[in-house]
Amino acid sequence: MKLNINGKIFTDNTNELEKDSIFVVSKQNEKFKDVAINNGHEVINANDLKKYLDMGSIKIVGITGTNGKTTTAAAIYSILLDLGYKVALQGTRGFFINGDQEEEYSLTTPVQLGNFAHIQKALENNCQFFVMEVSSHAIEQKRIEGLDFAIKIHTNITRDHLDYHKTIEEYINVKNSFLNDDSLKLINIDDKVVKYNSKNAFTYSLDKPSNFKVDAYSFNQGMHVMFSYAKNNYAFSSLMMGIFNIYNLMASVATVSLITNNKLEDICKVLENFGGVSGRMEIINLDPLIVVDFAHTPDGMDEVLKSFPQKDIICVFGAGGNRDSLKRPLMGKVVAKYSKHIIVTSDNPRFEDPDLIINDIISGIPSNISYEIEVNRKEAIRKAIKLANKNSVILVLGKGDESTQIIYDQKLPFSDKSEILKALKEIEA
Ligand SMILES: CC(=O)N[C@H]1[C@@H](OP(=O)(O)OP(=O)(O)OC[C@H]2O[C@@H](n3ccc(=O)[nH]c3=O)[C@H](O)[C@@H]2O)O[C@H](CO)[C@@H](O)[C@@H]1O[C@H](C)C(=O)N[C@@H](C)C(=O)N[C@H](CCC(=O)O)C(=O)O
Ligand SMILES: Nc1ncnc2c1ncn2[C@@H]1O[C@H](COP(=O)(O)OP(=O)(O)OP(=O)(O)O)[C@@H](O)[C@H]1O
Ligand SMILES: N[C@H](CCC[C@H](N)C(=O)O)C(=O)O
Ligand SMILES: [Mg+2]
Repeated sequence: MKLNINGKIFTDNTNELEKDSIFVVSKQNEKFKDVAINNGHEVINANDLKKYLDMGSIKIVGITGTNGKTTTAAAIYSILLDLGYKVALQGTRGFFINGDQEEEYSLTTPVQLGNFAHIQKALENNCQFFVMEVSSHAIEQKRIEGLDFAIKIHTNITRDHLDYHKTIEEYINVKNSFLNDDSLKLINIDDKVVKYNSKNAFTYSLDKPSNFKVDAYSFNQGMHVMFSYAKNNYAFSSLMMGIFNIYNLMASVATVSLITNNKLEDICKVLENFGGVSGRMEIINLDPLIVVDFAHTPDGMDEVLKSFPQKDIICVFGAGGNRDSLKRPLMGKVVAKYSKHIIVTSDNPRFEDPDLIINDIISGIPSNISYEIEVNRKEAIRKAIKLANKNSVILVLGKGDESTQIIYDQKLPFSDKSEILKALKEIEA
């Protein structure tokens, strides 16, 4: 891609080199560096970009972890906006500045030049904060090279993207490598595998002792949370559900407290305006209760499935093609643990055979547990709604607020929410 900084053209692709443009070498393109040199172009690395782009005093907030990045980032963005700051947000749902969506989703964490292009846009809009999700791919591919983080937040490390990182140990090492410097950081100390440099580290938790310690919580029309920090007690409420969201919201409150001079009481107050992220524990219908959620890892699914203990769960889910295939039986196993009825369907098959993806999933469902297979996601949603009764909750998992279904290299329009609403209309008609 190309980036124009004060008239100088930077690119990370030799195919885009033009007169006087500067080649920004990265881990992904260093194999093409000589092409740039042999054509007389200056070659720099992402760290050098700061000599051309004055980053001013913008504070970059980085959130990494297997799950919770988008939710926590969105909560921090919401709190900072409501406290009157100018803020940019970059992540799985796209690029946003001061409440407006600037770009659709491309990568959860863009490549180096993509990050600098967004920071440049944020600076042009006088943003004081740049909140960004940091994916494991981004850490491994050094896409965040050149960025100085004002704070680094860790949500949790379980398993994802093992198709890319190959082993859980490597995945954990990659995630932990983001936390090994002496930056200000906020760590979920309840996480079993996190390793971090304790210099400038603050912690948050529900169970173990920590700086931001959740002492009590209750769920009644949303959540009510009591926590302590520096020997003082505080409280926040939210309409969001799920114990995992207590972690996300505690992390967001603690982060804003650590990077601003705002009082914790004021931060907790404005948090109540945050209604959550579309496609994450999003209630689509009340009777029957139908919830759409983005959970697509065994741990994320476990967190959602255990949030409805009083309900008979009808779970509709699949697994992405060309992603970690070893998680698929674990997904089947965790759904079987909590659900009264299971409909295994397609997610984004990409270049894989949807039936074979489904076979991988059902191989983890214990033989004594009944399930249904419906490869067509639209039909699977309809079947679930026809099965539902007052005690049911239909959980449609894995795609969240995605607006397409990826089949081969085609992104076909598809949204769980609109399919649910269409099915409800047809069935009620
Ligand atoms: C699997 C993966 O991460 N692939 C990334 C990787 O692809 P690649 O190495 O094949 O890229 P490439 O096409 O060979 O190009 C590599 C570099 O060489 C340069 N190049 C290329 C050809 C040439 O002749 N000259 C040249 O200079 C390119 O401009 C580029 O800078 O490097 C590319 C450029 O840096 C990324 O765009 C690409 O992300 C692809 C599009 C992707 O889909 N990645 C997904 C898996 C991803 O990153 N997902 C994460 C996590 C999602 C989540 O959990 O939320 C994300 O952050 O979105
Ligand atoms: N703190 C958490 N711990 C475990 N599961 C969570 C947590 N927060 C959210 N989840 C579950 O994981 C799903 C994904 O949440 P979210 O989109 O915030 O994570 P993410 O880290 O951005 O994911 P991705 O890397 O796929 O973009 C949610 O829909 C929910 O089911
Ligand atoms: N429904 C998506 C969720 C994963 C999205 C993102 N985490 C990625 O890995 O690209 C899939 O499994 O295809
Ligand atoms: Mg995300």
